[in-house]
Amino acid sequence: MQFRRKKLAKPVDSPVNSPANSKEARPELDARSVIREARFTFVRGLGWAGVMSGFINILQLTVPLFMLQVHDRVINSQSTDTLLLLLVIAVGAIILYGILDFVRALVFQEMAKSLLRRLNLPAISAAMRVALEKGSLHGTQVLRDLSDLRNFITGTTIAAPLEAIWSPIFLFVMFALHPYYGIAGLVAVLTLIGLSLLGDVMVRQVTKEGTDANLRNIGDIGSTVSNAEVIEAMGMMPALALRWRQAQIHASELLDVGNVRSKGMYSITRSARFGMQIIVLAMGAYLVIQGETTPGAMIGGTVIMGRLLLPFDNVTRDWRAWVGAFSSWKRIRLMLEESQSEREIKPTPRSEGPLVVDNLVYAVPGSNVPVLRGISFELSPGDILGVVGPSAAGKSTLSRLLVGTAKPATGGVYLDGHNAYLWERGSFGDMVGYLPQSVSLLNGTIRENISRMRDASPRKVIEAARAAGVHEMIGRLPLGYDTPIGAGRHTLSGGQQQRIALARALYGWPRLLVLDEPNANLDAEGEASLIRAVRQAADSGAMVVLIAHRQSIMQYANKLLVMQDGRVKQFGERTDVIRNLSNESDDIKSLPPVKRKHENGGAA
Ligand SMILES: Nc1ncnc2c1ncn2[C@@H]1O[C@H](COP(=O)(O)OP(=O)(O)OP(=O)(O)O)[C@@H](O)[C@H]1O
Repeated sequence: MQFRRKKLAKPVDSPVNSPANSKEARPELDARSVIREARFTFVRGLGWAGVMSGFINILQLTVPLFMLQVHDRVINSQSTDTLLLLLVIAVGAIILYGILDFVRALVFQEMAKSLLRRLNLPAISAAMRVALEKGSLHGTQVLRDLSDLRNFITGTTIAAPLEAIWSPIFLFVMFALHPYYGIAGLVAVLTLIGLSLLGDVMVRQVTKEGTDANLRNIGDIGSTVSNAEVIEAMGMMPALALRWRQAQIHASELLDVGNVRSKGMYSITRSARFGMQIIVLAMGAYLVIQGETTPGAMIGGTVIMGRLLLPFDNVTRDWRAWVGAFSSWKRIRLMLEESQSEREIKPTPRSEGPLVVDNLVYAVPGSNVPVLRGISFELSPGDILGVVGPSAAGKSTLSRLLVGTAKPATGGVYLDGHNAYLWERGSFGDMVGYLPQSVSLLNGTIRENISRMRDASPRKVIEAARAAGVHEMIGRLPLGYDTPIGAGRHTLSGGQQQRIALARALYGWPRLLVLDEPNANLDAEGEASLIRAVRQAADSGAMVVLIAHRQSIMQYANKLLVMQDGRVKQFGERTDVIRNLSNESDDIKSLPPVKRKHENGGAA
């Protein structure tokens, strides 16, 4: 239980047993056990809160019983001592009620906290995997769902059904007052349950459809907003607004139908409750006239009836919140199940061995047409591989498979004999540097971006920046390494961003460096730095894979892989490949002559 804010711990650079590699920071847990644990936490929390609700319900009888006793005992006996005693007992019971109500709220809060602690990392990690396959917006919904679930559990709506299940206590007291009260209470409860079920049938489906349509719409708008510059520059806004409007109208119509039905059912339920309270009061008056019960019992019975029916009233009112929470949980659960990670959980030590790509086949999920059709080749430490081929030959797809972000259909990528896709991501990432075709820097400072968002030593960051040839450029920025960069910030030019991303790829001297179009935005100076970095990495024993349309840097490769239609057209020593293909391909003919003799004897 916590009343004060805690200070956040900073993440630190990670040797294998550092906090960044601790169990909590490693989200690759088995989805089934995460779901099981989350369910257990939820059920256990509800169990505790349910037991407390029982006591709270009993204590809610304080007011009607006090009224009954004052009316029947104190007024008749005129005894102030009895009144005082009853008052003391009632005040004690009310204080206890307040305490239990507060403790129940804390139980809900603890439950939300522990649920989120279990779900947060696995859900976000699952969202990342889904984003890799289906695009980033499919992933972000899970964050909203987690937040909605938390708000639901810590809000006021969750308690109503827990109180409703204790209605037998009130019914028992009503039967004790008079069997007619009991029967009236039972009929009233069954009527309200019937109305609640009817409300569920009328509201659930349409609310779900409306919420799904709304989420799709928010996703569409989100993806468009990230392209705001293009939209603004080419005046695409009116056309987009028209599309959104249609989708928005459809979603709000569905949500409105659900809302109107829900409100309508709530009004009916409420009226039914008040109506039944009046009937019970009238019935009580009749019983008093007949001498079958006392006026105190009449008043007490009416108040108890109100208490008995209130939770059912609230259940009908809050039903949409329950439907929403269940939908959120279902989406989180499905995402966890769908993206069940087959990857290893334990870190694997750094590899020093070769890279073997063995009969690698890849098809985009949901498609039968392979993008890569049986790629095989091998690299040794110190090799620089140039990958060339026409557009859509599968070069970038190959780079994604090399760094283990896409799953092979058959075959595989093996680093020192170990499957790159299955490798635990933290330790794999420590050995790999990746510069994707479209550079994406994260929100943070230049220092944080280069150090891969760790709290790294300045020496290592500067080392990577120097290797990428950006140290001086960073030094000229007003805040140097502390300059904030990231999505939507126009602090850096395209070439500068590419070079910072290169420094991030070089950070920690990876064993495998995969650079997809690394010179696309570079000027002559930038390209010279890139070449220096690639050679330095290879000289230190790294294997470098270079994908580039601008062939100038290919002269530094000692091996060449020529791809076409997802297949290997040629692979081998650079000079051999050029000789074999010199009559066939303009691409290859345009390759510049070999510039260096590689240490491992590759290039001649
Ligand atoms: N996620 C995806 N969904 C659908 N198709 C895909 C996906 N990823 C790759 N492809 C398809 O795979 C083929 C190869 O794409 P890839 O980006 O690997 O080519 P490339 O050789 O890198 O091309 P370029 O030189 O133009 O960058 C293309 O036909 C592309 O449409």
